[in-house]
Amino acid sequence: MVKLVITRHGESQANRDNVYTGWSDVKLTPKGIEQAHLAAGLIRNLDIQFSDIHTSFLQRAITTSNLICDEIGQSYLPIHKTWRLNERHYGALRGMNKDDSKKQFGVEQIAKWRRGYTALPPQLTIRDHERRYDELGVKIPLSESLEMTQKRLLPYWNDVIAGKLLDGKNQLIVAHGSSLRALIKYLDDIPDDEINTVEVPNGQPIMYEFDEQLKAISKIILK
Ligand SMILES: O=C(O)[C@@H](CO)OP(=O)(O)O
Repeated sequence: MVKLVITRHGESQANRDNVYTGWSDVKLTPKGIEQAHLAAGLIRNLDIQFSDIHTSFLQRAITTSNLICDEIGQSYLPIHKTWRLNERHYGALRGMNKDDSKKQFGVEQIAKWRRGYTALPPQLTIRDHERRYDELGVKIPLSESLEMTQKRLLPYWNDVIAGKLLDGKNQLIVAHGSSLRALIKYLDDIPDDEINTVEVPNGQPIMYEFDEQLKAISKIILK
């Protein structure tokens, strides 16, 4: 049976400092590197031969991917990088302390922005530009809901990853808390009003097994 393993990057500097990150390109902390090693150990124990690794344009996920593919002894694998797996863009919340944001906007509003499906965090007033996105003609979002994140992620799933799985090739995705929540919502068919209960901790891999129609037949959270 074909397998997909998905994992969130290890703790980033912004996770450590409890600030909103989104598309900000921050490094892993020493604890985050340790978590990446632990995730790699869990994945290595599965003894899966992968064909591809997919990650985002952000270094916390890329560094985690590099560590994992090295430690599972599959450094030769192609690591495909795509902006479509980037974390959800947190708009004007970016860089703000998460506890301070609760004081400013209220716990309920923050819960909707952080874990709701359609709630759109406050937008930036000026669009950022960065070479890595400009070169591809990709407009950096002013802010993204989970729904918007899912909408820009799914074409990559459908056009790239799904086909490889259908060909029987095991795949590994290293991405972010909310980009993975968007994918899990799709794979597990989670209703809009229940996705707020799904959390994806740093460096905790999840393994899916699919049948020939790409229907998920098992899901194991690796510990
Ligand atoms: O800041 C972010 O980009 C994300 C993930 O770290 O935040 P949240 O804690 O709301 O998932």
